[in-house]
Order: sequence, then C-alpha cells, then structure tokens
Amino acid sequence: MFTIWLTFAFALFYWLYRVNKNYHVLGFFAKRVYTQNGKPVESLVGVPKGLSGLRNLFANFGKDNASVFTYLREVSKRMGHRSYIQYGMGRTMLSVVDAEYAEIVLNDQNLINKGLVYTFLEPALKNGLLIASGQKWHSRRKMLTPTFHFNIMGQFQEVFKTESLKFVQPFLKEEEIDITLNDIIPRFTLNTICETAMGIKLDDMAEEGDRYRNSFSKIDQCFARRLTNPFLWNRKIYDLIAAKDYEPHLKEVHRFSSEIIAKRKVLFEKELEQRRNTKTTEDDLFINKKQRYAMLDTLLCAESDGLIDHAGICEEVDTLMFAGFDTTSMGLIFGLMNMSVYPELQDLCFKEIEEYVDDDFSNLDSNLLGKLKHLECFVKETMRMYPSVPIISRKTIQDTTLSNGLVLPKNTDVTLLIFDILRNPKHWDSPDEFKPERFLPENSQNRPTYAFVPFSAGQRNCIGQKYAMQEMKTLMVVILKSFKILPLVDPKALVFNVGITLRTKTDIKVKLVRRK
Ligand code: HEM
Repeated sequence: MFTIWLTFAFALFYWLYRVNKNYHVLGFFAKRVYTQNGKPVESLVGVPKGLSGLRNLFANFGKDNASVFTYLREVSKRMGHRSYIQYGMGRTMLSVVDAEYAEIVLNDQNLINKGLVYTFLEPALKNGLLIASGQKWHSRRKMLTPTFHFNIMGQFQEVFKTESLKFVQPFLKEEEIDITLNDIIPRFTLNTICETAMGIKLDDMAEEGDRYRNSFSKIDQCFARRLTNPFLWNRKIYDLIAAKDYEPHLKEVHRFSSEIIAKRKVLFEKELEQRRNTKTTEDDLFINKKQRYAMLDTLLCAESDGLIDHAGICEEVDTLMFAGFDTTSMGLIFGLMNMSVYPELQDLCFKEIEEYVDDDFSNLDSNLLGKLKHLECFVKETMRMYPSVPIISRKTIQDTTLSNGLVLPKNTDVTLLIFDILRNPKHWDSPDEFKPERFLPENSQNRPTYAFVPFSAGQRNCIGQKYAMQEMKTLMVVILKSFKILPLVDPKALVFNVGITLRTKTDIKVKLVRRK
C-alpha cells in the first residue's frame, strides 16, 4: 500500500514539475513568473538553476546576519550581475541587481506597495509615508513635499551649521584625538533631525533626550531581530513572543513625539492667528516666521485645513525621524572613514573648501555647498560603495506585466538590491575601487541613470535626499576646516550586516589631528 502511495505521490509531483506551468513545485507551489509573448522566462530575466528548487529554501538556514549579506552578493555574481527570479517557501521573488530592471520596477505605477520587511516597522511608524500605499501615500507625499522646498532647506542649513560647529567644539581643545564614529555621529544626526522635524533641541532636554535616543536604538535592534528570525516575521507570533521587550521603548518614542507635537501646536496656532490678522500667505508664513520652521509645521497647517489628524501627524513625524536619522548617520560614518583612508582625495576636498568657505563659516549656505564639486563627487562615491539603505522591496498586489513583458504573479516579492546595483560591473568599471572622479559630468555620460540609486528613484524616491546631502556635506566641511582625518580602520576588513540600514560588525574609528 505504502509503495502505491509513494508511486502516486511521485507521479503527481513529477507531473506538476514537468507539466504545470503555473506553479513552481519545488518552491512549495510558488506561482510561476511567465512572459507575455510566451518566450522563455530566461530570455528576459535570470533563473538560477540549482537555487530555484529546494536548495534556495535552505541556502540561508542557520546563517548569521553577515553571512546572509555575503550570500546575496555571491548569487548576484553567479547570475552574471543580471536580475533574477527565485521560488521558495511558497513565495515568488524577483531580485533586481541591474539598472535595466531598476528602471522598469521603479517606474512601474503598479509597483508602489511595500514588501514584507516594512511590516516590521509598523509598530513604530504605524502607516506613515514610508510604509503607506494607495491614496493615503499620494496625499501624504503631496502634503510633505513642500517641507523640502529650497527656501526651507535654507533654514535647515542653519541648523546643520550650528550643530556641526557644536559637534567639533570638544575636539578643538585637543591636538589629536581618536573618535568612534558610531558613538558620536548618531548623536549629531538625531539632534539635527529633532530640531528640523519637531523644532526642539534635544540637547536642551538632557535626560529626556538620552531616554529618547536610547529607545530609538532599541527599536532599531527590534527590526534587526525580526529580520534575522523568520519566526518573528508573523505579527501574531511577534506580538506573543517578542513585542513585550520593545513595548516600553515604543511607548517612550511615541509619548515624546506626541507631547512635542501638542506643545508646538499651541505655538503654531498663535502664528496662524497672526497670519489671519496680517493676511500673510502660507509661503510667507513659513519663510518669515519668528520661530524657526520645522517639518511638523507643514503637518499642523494641514491639520488646520482638516487634511490630517493628531494620530496622522504623529506617524509622519515618527517616520521622518526614523528615515532621516540612521541613514544620514551611516552616510557620514562611511564618508569620514573614506576621507581618512584616501588622503589625496581628502586634500582635494580641503583645498576646495579653503577656496570657497569663509573661516567663520558665515557663507556656508545651500548655494555654496553646491559649488563644492569635489566634495559632491566624494559623497556620491561614498553612497555608491556604502549605500545607507542597501535593500528596498515592493510587492505586487495583482498579476503585473512589466514594461519588458515579464509577468509577475500577485504577491511577488520584488527586492531591489541597491548594494549590488551600485557595484554592478556592467555599469561601473572597477566597482570595488573608490573613485569619486567617476561622478564628474564628463565621466558620467554613458552610464544609465538608474545605475545610481542610493536614494531610490521614481515616484517613491527619498523625499529627504537634498536634506541628507546638505547635512552630510555641512558636517564634513566643518570637520575638514579644522582637522586632518587619519585612518584607524581598514575598509577591506569591514564585515557588513544585512538590515534596513547598512551596518558593520565592528565600529568605525578615525583620528582627528588639528590643522596648524
Ligand atoms: C543618506 C541618507 C538617506 C538615504 C540613503 C535614503 C534612502 C532612501 C531610500 C532608498 C528610500 C526608498 C525606500 C523604499 O522605497 O522603500 C527612501 C525613502 C524615504 N526617505 Fe530617505 N534616505 C536618506 C535620508 C532621508 C532623510 C534625511 C529623510 C527625511 C528627513 C528621509 C525620508 C524618507 C522618506 C519619508 C521616505 C519614504 C518616501 C515615500 O515612500 O514616498 N530620508 N530613502
């Protein structure tokens, strides 16, 4: 009897495997990708042979975070740096590692819904701009876009400058000092995002500020824990097993932002009253207001127009804080590390800064930053080699035909491996070498636009990219003016962890030496 059942099962399995075109049996009945015109799927996208069956289910089983990172790079290499399809655990997955597919996916109007990993952020960010989809995303994006208007960026620049000067202050007393960037840079970026997003100075609230910083980093740890433990991917299991470890920290972060929002609202209403009396237009209000503008003000304005409520404001403020904090921290950490290990390039940037920037930094505004071309190339090359956000993902909510004719079934996970796109040898010569000059206009002409996507691209691109570039450049200018940066780590020895932001296993340090 057993033999008959076994034979039957084998025959069924074989039939499904050979004949059924819709489901990939070895991927536990994952729906198959197909082409619109019936051509083989392989003509449009890579399909790794050995990994498309049972093996890819277990390829990462029991591996640590850093090994998963390396594994992803190996698959891309094995696929000849071509985007590829995989099936596993009932899931259909498209992994994008080249500019061609990045362009197709990021421009597809039907691919704006976020993938599984973003649900790990929901306890912290609820359904804010980063996670939201559909009409809600459209209206929130429209609401927040003016926040990064050129005039307002001018006001934020004052915060970047003040915080940068405060950052270097303690080191000016020393001839030379070793610093652990992972310890001190996040303090700087959290201060700036707090002031620009919520209009408060964290350092003025010493105890509360430290509690907030600490809770923020616990939430980050929670994300990494869920990412590396598939049992916690399910919200119910997470709530049952792990949620209690993070509950106090979530409460702390939400309480903090909610209280600030309430306080700011009182001040903002006074300003609105004044606007009504003096008939000031909204734009003038933001530019001329006495108290410095904060992103929160745009949301309070929208609230007074009935477009958003208190809960909505909280989720957007928490989202801006989250998206704008760790990303710029890692950009600065890698940027300063690169300054230390490439002294000639550091000199090039320093000479340019000496030429343009006054000693008292009085002319260091958005316009002047735009003139620092070597620094611009340097920061871009840092973002290319060490993208703060190495992976993003989307999900199809219906069968979706891409512009090249590939049909992705409903619920396909589309992962954009930004790290691999930015090191794809099809688009970058010597991709593992640090060469900022590749971003000079004369060296960029033949490169596809979507080869450089550290801030993503298309309609769901990073809303804060100008903010991030300006903030990173400002701190670098202020540090370079007073210090030479010397190396204390070897970039070749860095081990990366997979996560929502790019992290290294060990801290990154540099030595600051006062310039004479
Ligand atoms: C080096 C710094 C930064 C990098 C590399 C970066 C990168 C990215 C990337 C790749 C995305 C797309 C995410 C996705 O599609 O899932 C994104 C989205 C976003 N970023 Fe940034 N970001 C940075 C800084 C900032 C800053 C400073 C802010 C705000 C102050 C910010 C706010 C956002 C928001 C709100 C979104 C969601 C936009 C939407 O879906 O419409 N980011 N960022």
